[in-house]
Amino acid sequence: MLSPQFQDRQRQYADPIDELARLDLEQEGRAGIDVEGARAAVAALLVALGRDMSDPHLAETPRRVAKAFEQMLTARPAAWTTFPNTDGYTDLVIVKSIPFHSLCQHHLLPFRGVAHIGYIPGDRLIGLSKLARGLELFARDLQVQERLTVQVADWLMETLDARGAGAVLEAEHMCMSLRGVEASGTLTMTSAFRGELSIPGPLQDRFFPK
Ligand SMILES: Nc1nc2c(ncn2[C@@H]2O[C@H](COP(=O)(O)OP(=O)(O)OP(=O)(O)O)[C@@H](O)[C@H]2O)c(=O)[nH]1
Ligand SMILES: [Zn+2]
Repeated sequence: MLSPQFQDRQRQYADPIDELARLDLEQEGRAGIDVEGARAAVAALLVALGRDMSDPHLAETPRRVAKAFEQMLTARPAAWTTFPNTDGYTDLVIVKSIPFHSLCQHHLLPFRGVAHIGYIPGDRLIGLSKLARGLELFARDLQVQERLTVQVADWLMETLDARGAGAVLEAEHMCMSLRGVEASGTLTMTSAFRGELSIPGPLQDRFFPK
């Protein structure tokens, strides 16, 4: 049974939607985001930053920025296809080097990198692409990397009733690269392991880049 937190996000995105529904979604704005409100706020921000709003290059910038945030905060709809584990596969399945990006909750700047996500199946296997889509489900949000990592591992355990699940994320935070400490090129690594993967050892080691 999915926890309410996951049910909410899955309800929003899980059902494959037809083209008509997709168009409605585009017109109405996504995931409860007030695009017009965001546009006005960006315009106010530019004024506060001393910008000349009569510059033709800035005329449409508030709308573009609002749409960009809407896109960065909205996961694409997905179907969570699973298969019966009829071949009795009992080892780890890991999809490595899945690219992702998210937005830092503290500075609203991107952090981006790769994730290594895997599980030990029970009765069901999940479509491999769904590991990347599951990551996107939580990454398209205002996030901290630790929470994102935990959410992915918990989601996999709950969605699949897996025997074990793990997520390792390595990412560069623009708020550390482009401002503040300006430590460009640093990678933050986070990991979350659940179930039979909870104990440190060779199975966990297979998630980490060599
Ligand atoms: N734990 C954690 N911290 C993050 C994440 N993203 C950004 N931060 C940090 O959040 C902290 C916010 O610290 P503050 O001192 O309130 O903000 P700040 O004055 O902008 O800090 P500096 O970045 O050090 O200039 C910074 O240390 C960031 O590096 C994240 O995903 N996880
Ligand atoms: Zn930040």
